[in-house]
Amino acid sequence: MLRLDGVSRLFGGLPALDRVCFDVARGRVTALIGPNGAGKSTLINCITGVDTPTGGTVTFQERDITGLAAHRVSRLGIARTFQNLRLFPRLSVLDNVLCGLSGEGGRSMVMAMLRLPYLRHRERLLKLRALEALDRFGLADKASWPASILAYGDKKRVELARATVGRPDLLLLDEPVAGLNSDETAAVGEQLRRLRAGGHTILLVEHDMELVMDIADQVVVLDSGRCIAVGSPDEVRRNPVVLEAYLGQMEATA
Ligand SMILES: Nc1ncnc2c1ncn2[C@@H]1O[C@H](COP(=O)(O)OP(=O)(O)OP(=O)(O)O)[C@@H](O)[C@H]1O
Repeated sequence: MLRLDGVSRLFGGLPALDRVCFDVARGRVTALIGPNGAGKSTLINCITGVDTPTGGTVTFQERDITGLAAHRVSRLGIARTFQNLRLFPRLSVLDNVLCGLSGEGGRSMVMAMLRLPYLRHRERLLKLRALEALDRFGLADKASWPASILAYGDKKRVELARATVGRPDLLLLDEPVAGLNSDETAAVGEQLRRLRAGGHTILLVEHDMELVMDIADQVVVLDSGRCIAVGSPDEVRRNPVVLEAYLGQMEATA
């Protein structure tokens, strides 16, 4: 579904990504792991049009999307969550989730002012879908709350509800359990398993190895911008090059 072919990104002449190649298969969970500074977020940004690769190509459903603007990438069916939460704090939880359907409103300013019955009906349907998404993440009872007053774990789940409400073809999750306690991590893990069972294609960036090894079909390992391993969780776990990369980081921070 998604193919990265020789994707590079230089910052001031230094490679944050160095000719990265791998495929994300439809209906599977691909996890992207690697030590801090390996280039994971840069890669997600290059896929979603937040950043532009300096080399290589990104192909999504047979279409070259290299360098396409973020709003156009999102219209093609790629949704994401962010490592640092990006909710609108003053909007209600429901309105935050509705933002994930903004491409489906299908109304012009004139149509909105006319308040046509068709539009009112459409708005009701979109609200219903947003409520269903909140319900899937156990948040329907907080739909009218301002997003700012939610606990951190709930905010993470609102991001997931917003990213999934439009049923994107590809879901990119940037550290969905970072900062969560063990109960919250288990709950999000369960929700990710359900998304996977529902046929979602997911590219998951995550440092929580237990979660990655449990949920991923394929693991891609980045180190210093290079892809050093691609394989099943078991293959990657036993790969000496991967162990070396993580050991090297532990020694550097010891
Ligand atoms: N805008 C930028 N300007 C210059 N260097 C950058 C920029 N963004 C990222 N980098 C550098 O690119 C490299 C990869 O960073 P990136 O944030 O993609 O790593 P990461 O694997 O996501 O790390 P972490 O796990 O800590 O989030 C790092 O050396 C970082 O300093």
